[in-house]
Amino acid sequence: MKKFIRGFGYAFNGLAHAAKTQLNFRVHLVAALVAVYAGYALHIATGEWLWIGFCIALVLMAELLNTALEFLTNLVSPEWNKTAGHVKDMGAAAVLVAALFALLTGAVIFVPKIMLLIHAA
Ligand SMILES: Nc1ncnc2c1ncn2[C@@H]1O[C@H](COP(=O)(O)OP(=O)(O)OP(=O)(O)O)[C@@H](O)[C@H]1O
Repeated sequence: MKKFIRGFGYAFNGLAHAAKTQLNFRVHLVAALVAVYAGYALHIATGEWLWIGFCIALVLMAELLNTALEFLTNLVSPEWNKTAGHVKDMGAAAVLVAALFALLTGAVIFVPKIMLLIHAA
């Protein structure tokens, strides 16, 4: 049980380290807070909350894994290396795919509601 709880500590250390050292991770956290605030303000439905939650988790997971991959690559290959470059580029591509999907989902959920508000004003 102690080992299980200690595991949470390590995970929170990872989160804290990413938040402290990675500007991109902080940007994604702010975007997540904006999405949650917009969800409350625009009274989105339960199913829409699930999509927003899924997108937030997907983007943060992609960013954390990309950061871990960057750290590991820098450790294993501090010198310029073609494969190391490909590894980092693919990690960045994973974040891009997740962020584009989140952007599309946010647009599908929020744009019609914002349009309605604009037309009602
Ligand atoms: N050791 C390396 N060998 C070859 N190419 C590399 C190497 N390190 C970085 N690159 C290239 O430079 C790009 C940017 O790498 P960098 O480590 O600066 O990542 P970043 O996304 O700018 O991360 P951060 O700014 O968070 O450290 C990589 O995507 C890769 O194309």
